[in-house]
Amino acid sequence: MKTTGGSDGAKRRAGESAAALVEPGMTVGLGTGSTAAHAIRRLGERVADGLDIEGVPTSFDSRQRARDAGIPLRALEDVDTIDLAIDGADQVADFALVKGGGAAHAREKLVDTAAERFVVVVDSSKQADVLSHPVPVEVLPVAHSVVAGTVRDAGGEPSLRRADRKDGPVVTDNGNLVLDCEFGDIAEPTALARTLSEMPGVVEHGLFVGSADEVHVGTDSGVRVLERE
Ligand SMILES: O=C[C@H](O)[C@H](O)[C@H](O)COP(=O)(O)O
Repeated sequence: MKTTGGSDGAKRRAGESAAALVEPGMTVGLGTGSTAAHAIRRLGERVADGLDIEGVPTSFDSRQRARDAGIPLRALEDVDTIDLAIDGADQVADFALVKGGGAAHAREKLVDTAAERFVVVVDSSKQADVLSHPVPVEVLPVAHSVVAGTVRDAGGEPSLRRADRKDGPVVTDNGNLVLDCEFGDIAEPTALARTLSEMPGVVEHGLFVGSADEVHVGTDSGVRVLERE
């Protein structure tokens, strides 16, 4: 798993703070990444102490972590309600997010958007006034060149994500490729999200606008909770 952002202690505090919101009987969306991993681990401890929940993983990685932690799981296709989703982000500005640093954003968006309550867990290095992080765009493999051109036409600079430990590109859990698209400051995330969604060949992009209800920001000394009004 890639690790970016601030200290592991800050990530742990954010993840554990969100895990404390989970109540008996809930169906819980389990996010991907190094911060959500702390929530999964903590939930596993609570399950061992008798908490009765079911988890819905957002990726191969979160499924493995949840299994290792002993959390009972349900597949996304078998679930019609998700009470609470806990997930990380690569950048947060005013409850808008960039996600997908681990290439899991397509399933994450399904789970996080379907949840009654979506709680974001980050360390304070992820907070910004304006989003500027490159936006991961998952594309059909045959479409990567065409979408790269369309992204350039929309003012972005795409770059095909390469794998660290393999020759060639990163392949997502869905068998697709990822273009990391640099747009500079994203002054209007809603408009950019719509533009990316409308591009033929795009499976899903990592701009999450309007779905986050709370952000738990881990710091070196505690957790700041931001709630959307
Ligand atoms: O695809 C991965 C996800 O969107 C992650 O939630 C995001 O990249 C944040 O990960 P981390 O908590 O490891 O920085």
